[in-house]
Amino acid sequence: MAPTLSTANFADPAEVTEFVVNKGNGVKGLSETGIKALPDQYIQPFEERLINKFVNETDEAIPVIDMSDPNENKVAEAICDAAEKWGFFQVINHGVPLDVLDNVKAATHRFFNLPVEEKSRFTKENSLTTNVRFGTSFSPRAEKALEWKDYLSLFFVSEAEAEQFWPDVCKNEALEYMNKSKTMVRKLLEYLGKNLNVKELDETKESLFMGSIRVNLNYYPICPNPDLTVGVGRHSDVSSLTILLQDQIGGLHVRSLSSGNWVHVPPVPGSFVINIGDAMQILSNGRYKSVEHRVLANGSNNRISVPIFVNPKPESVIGPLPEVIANGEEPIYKDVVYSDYVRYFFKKAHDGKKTVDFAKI
Ligand SMILES: COc1cc(/C=C/C(=O)SCCNC(=O)CCNC(=O)[C@H](O)C(C)(C)COP(=O)(O)OP(=O)(O)OC[C@H]2O[C@@H](n3cnc4c(N)ncnc43)[C@H](O)[C@@H]2OP(=O)(O)O)ccc1O
Ligand SMILES: O=C(O)CCC(=O)C(=O)O
Ligand SMILES: [Fe+2]
Repeated sequence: MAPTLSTANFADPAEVTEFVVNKGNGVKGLSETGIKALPDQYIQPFEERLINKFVNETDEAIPVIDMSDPNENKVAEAICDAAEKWGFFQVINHGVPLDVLDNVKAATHRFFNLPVEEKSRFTKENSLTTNVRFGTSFSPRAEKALEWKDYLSLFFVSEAEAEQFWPDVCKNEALEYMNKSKTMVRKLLEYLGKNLNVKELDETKESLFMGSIRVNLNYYPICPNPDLTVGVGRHSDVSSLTILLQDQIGGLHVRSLSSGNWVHVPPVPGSFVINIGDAMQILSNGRYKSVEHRVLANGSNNRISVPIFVNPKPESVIGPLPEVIANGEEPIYKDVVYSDYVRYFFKKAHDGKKTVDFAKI
């Protein structure tokens, strides 16, 4: 049975860490004890809290692009333009069946509603594979302040491996979601590639842009003092592209490249939020932007999101594409092994756009 306020002393930081991180209760477990005040280690420094005056709710918005528009050139142009100016956009009529999205959202709730003993089978310490990991915050050992989020991270190796190791309550839905999204992902990559003079998404390019896939299930439970903490702190993704399914609650904010304001990404039913990741920024020599984003904690609703991180293969060497620098453009990034880049990302707390410095010349 989950401890209540009378059995656990959540004023003691060590007990909170033990309960949330080590025992696998996560922040969902903490939230469900009915805790009334945010434990100290979740209090973010003042400058990391998203205070309303920095948030532009009115005249700036990331583009919403209808992928079913018969004028394909117009769609491709809108996508490439958004990738350069925003690093973020939403797509509607993308061809992924809506029941696949509903099913993976239901599966996400099913996983997080499992008893702690079940979820704990997938913690770093207990998981039978490093490809399946249930955790909390981002990188608890590296963080001065923790983040109000639990996650299940599923790195795809093969259908057989997933069948054997992914949790039963969500594996079919997560696989279906990943597989049914691939046609849209290829289309997006084709459009983005053409604009970089990449003639076709052949086997080599496909492996470079989408050689590995990770699906995360994110759970942001109700938070007692949402203004003092964050769901996810400022970061950019290390993927080539991220395809994000969010529910109707909202809370994702993106840093506008033109104004520096934080702009809310309003939930649009049936849509995906797409963002450029660091790998694509590096491959495009900075033409496409991997942009800072963050998630607010919520005082009255639980929220879920399901990102698909489309990545190079871990062993791929990434650097500015030959097609991009063929015209004499100076490379601003060096070649790096992608898994070294990702390890560097996971080794430290979220720190906005700093990860990409790892690859700067
Ligand atoms: C969790 O909150 C998040 C997550 C994110 C994620 C944003 C992304 O863009 S994810 C896409 C990343 N790309 C890939 O995963 C594809 C390439 N993968 C690889 O190269 C490898 O799988 C690897 C990630 C480098 C892991 O290799 P492995 O040899 O198995 O190394 P490990 O020892 O298992 O891990 C090294 C180190 O990283 C931490 N870590 C690994 N996986 C995860 C994960 N899924 N989530 C969180 N942390 C992870 C792990 O803890 C290890 O550190 P230790 O200190 O524990 O040893 C964005 C925002 C978020 O809030
Ligand atoms: O939950 C969200 O809306 C975004 C999560 C995110 O940025 C991530 O998992 O990398
Ligand atoms: Fe992200």
